[in-house]
Amino acid sequence: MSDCCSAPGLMPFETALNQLLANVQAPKKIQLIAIEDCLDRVLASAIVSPIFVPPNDNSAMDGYAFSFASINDTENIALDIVGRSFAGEPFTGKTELGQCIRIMTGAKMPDCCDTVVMQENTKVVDGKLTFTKLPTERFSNVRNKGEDISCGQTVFKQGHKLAAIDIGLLASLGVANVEVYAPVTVALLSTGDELRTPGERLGDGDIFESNRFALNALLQRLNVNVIDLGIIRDDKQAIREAFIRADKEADVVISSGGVSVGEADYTKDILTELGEIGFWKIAMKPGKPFAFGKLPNSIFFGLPGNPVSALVTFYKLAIPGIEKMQGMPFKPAAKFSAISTTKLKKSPGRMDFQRAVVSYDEQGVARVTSTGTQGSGVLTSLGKANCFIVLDSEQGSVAEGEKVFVEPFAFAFQ
Ligand SMILES: Nc1nc2c(c(=O)[nH]1)N[C@H]1C(S)=C(S)[C@@H](COP(=O)(O)OP(=O)(O)OC[C@H]3O[C@@H](n4cnc5c(N)ncnc54)[C@H](O)[C@@H]3O)O[C@H]1N2
Ligand code: MOO
Repeated sequence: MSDCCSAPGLMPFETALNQLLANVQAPKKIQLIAIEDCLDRVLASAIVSPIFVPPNDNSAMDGYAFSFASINDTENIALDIVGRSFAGEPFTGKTELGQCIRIMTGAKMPDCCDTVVMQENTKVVDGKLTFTKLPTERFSNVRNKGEDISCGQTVFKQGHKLAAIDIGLLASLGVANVEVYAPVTVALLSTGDELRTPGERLGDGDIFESNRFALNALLQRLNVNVIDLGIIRDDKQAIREAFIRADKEADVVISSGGVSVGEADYTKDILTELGEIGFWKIAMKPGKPFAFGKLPNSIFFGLPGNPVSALVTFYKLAIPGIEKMQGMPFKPAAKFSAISTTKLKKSPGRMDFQRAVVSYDEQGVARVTSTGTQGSGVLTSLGKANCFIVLDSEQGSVAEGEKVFVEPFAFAFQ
């Protein structure tokens, strides 16, 4: 990723991301919560297994358990059935060579047994166990103590975001409560005199606003508390009051619109007045006028008003910042190369995040197709996409059939 060819006055994307991450802190507040409530929460302390999973050697089949030495003599084997081990009701006696016990799936293996035969491969004749097919190996059909998780093993590191399967794993360890970071509170507002809420009437020159709705939905996926401050007029005092309130009530303030150079673009003026700008203007497309800064009590992300620019900068810059504030380590996006099925227009100077659909053909070759018009106001270009085509700053246009890097969208963005 070269920083050499960004247009003058624009910060390279990678520099902006690193600066942003260096300026946000992991949370300090911790909560103890029941595992039933911990979906998508971030662990504030590692989980070390207090037990072996499974806790004992146990049978993987309904059948019969015995010592493998009992079937060394392959002629005329008939084992005495001397007991039974059911799940939750183990066999506590001893077996000797030539003996076996009836055993069920999940039941504890008796100490003197090391092998299980499934019952379909046996026949009980005159009260004795005979075999229609002999196990060929010692330890057949035995699940070992701790084969999934060892006692003392770190199962999840601090900073791990808990998924649904993780909750099952925690339960399997007998863990009832976990320490997680307190959720971040985000205040969200849109600026613009032309913006109307769905349900209202559109006047001449008005548009229905979409940014707050999409951003609010994405924030729900991030499991943060959202304070929706609505639409704020293009008026310095109204924006000032909204920022002061947002800064009092939230850890993060996110605005959209008003960050460019127009006469009614007040966002960064008010940010400078109340706090400080970290950086403004990035060599990325879409999203050039993104602003990052600090208010007295909160972190500020100023997203551009254009819907695609707002969502792409939110995804590429605000989400990593919020995730760090939730205690998660930064993970660079996964990328792979694919063949572009279309020509892609690109001028050197900014890193492009073009919207596209990637899939594999019958030969297993990844092919990526642009979603079409890439204007920053064309929200369908993002809605139809499942990935970005990421083109470096210095790169020019791409010919059909050329290889490009694609970055599939994370679950939270679809
Ligand atoms: N002379 C220049 N003009 C512009 C530049 C520039 O460098 N020089 N940059 C362009 C780029 S790039 C972008 S991106 C936009 C960003 O402008 P703002 O952040 O100031 O956004 P607005 O002017 O308020 O709005 C832009 C556009 O988006 C619509 N919008 C705004 N908010 C919403 C919303 N909540 N939901 C849906 N749509 C929204 C708004 O109506 C405008 O059409 O500046 C370029 N200009
Ligand atoms: O950030 Mo703007 O998105 O290039 O229109």
